[in-house]
Amino acid sequence: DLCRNYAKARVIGLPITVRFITPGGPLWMIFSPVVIPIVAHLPFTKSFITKYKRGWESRERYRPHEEFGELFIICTPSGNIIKVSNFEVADDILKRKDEFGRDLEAFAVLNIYGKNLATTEGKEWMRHRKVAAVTFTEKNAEMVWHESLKEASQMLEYWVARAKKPIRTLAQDTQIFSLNVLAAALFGRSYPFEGKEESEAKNKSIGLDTKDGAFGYRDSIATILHMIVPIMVFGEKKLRDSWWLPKGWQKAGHAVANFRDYITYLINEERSAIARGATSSANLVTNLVRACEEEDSGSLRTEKSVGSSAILTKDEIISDLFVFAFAGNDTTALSLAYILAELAAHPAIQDWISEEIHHYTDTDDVEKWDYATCAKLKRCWAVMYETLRLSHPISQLVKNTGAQARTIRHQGNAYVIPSHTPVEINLPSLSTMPSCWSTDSLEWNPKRFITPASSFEDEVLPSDTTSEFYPWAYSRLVCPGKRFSQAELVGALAALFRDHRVEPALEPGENMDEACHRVKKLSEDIEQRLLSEICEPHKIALKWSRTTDDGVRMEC
Ligand code: HEM
Repeated sequence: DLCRNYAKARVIGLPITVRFITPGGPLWMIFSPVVIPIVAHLPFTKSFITKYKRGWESRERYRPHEEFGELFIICTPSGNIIKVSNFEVADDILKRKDEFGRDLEAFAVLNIYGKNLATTEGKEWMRHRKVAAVTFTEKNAEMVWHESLKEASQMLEYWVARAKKPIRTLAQDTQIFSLNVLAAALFGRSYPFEGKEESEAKNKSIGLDTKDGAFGYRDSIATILHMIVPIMVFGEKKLRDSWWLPKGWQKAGHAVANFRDYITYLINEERSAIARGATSSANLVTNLVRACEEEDSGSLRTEKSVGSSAILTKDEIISDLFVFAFAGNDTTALSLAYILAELAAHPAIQDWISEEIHHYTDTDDVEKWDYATCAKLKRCWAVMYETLRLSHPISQLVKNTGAQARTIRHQGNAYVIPSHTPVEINLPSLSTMPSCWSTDSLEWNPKRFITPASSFEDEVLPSDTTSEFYPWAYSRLVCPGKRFSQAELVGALAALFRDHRVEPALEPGENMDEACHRVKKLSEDIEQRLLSEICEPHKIALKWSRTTDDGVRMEC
């Protein structure tokens, strides 16, 4: 197969690099986290790891394109993949939506509950998209802002209370933070932040039935996200019924059923509220159900009803809500982990954003910070932009030529890309190319996004979408959760850094500069699991402290 694919790649005429293992194959997705650490202990394997450890695009950033060119082909046993790191070509591909459609195979993993917004195309996708557009409202973003402030304050309290013992649970804690914000936005239910160890211990001591309500939801969705590949490979029923599979895998099968039951219950509740003419608090479930009901004046579409109606079936609603939970949880949790690790390595930037947060907030009571504050915190936005520029959780915008060959033009040449070929727009390369981002493009420096001025009000921040920077994609494909994630991340930064600072815990014999350098390296060493994430977050040990009014750190 590799030889056949190589022959096909040669016909295209772009530079080729060969991989003997398909990077996105399900088996490599499952086994590479086990194989790579073993191989890493063997001599002469650096080049193997550079190429085969998943997420090489995020780790290597623009460098592979410097070696092979702005467009090149990765030839693998299961097919060829075109990598793109040129703004004009990327824009052309994104604009030719009907020619370069979704790579449905790459997204099939999200079909646990059936097809949804992320796994459909054409008219079917437009039906989902239309409903999603009215589901994510500015009101919802406002609620996310308030919830994020509350959750981040509680997370901070938890971290500060444990300040004597460095925090090594950055990745788990940002997951819990993000799950709780999602629970509020999806279901309108607010839960206190509890660190992983505390919540497990408490559940055990009070014998909490984790199938109940929010904790059931929270545990179910966390389990599903963690086990999504085995769920895709074996399916819900097999996982549940196969006694010979590991316990964790069986649990994943039950989690899929729990989430479905919980959402079905909420949909039914909302439908009866609508039937009674009752209003309910606006959240993603109620918005979505109401959007469908309005389209259909009173009844959900059934599996049998066909036609070009914009409404969704109950199963499609469940599947869309799952995708919102999937797309909305890890993306923001991973981004927040990147942000906090980078900030820990850059104390001066913490002071820089803190000044701004103080300027716009006159009390430390986060409940009093209105939603309008979010847009004013330009330096916090710059921190978010800069982190996504260097470490993006999605990393590749994956398209596919579909049923026909398509032509791509680059530097006066035309390249015919065969049918059914994935074409990947390489965000980590586009957002670090020195030709666009200058020679310090691999440095994390949020100030690059701010044009300084004599007052905070006059500082200028570029829009979240330009022709050279689009972390939330753009036009028809723009992320529907863009405002949601912005309110969540900026809210977290505001609550955490107004009066507190974070620093790396020192390893024996290390000074603070060395520790910052080590944490910076760790935070930018990325591995792709389902999304791109910090490879070894447990190695990042952090300490939080409160500052006095004049910015001096106090021991907690
Ligand atoms: C830092 C956080 C986030 C980033 C950087 C981000 C980025 C993106 C990008 C680049 C896409 C387009 C992917 C593609 O075309 O291949 C996308 C799609 C999507 N995002 Fe986000 N996202 C974030 C957070 C969220 C949140 C919080 C939600 C929901 C609560 C969400 C829901 C979605 C959904 C449902 C899609 C698929 C849309 C469609 O297929 O039409 N995202 N996101």
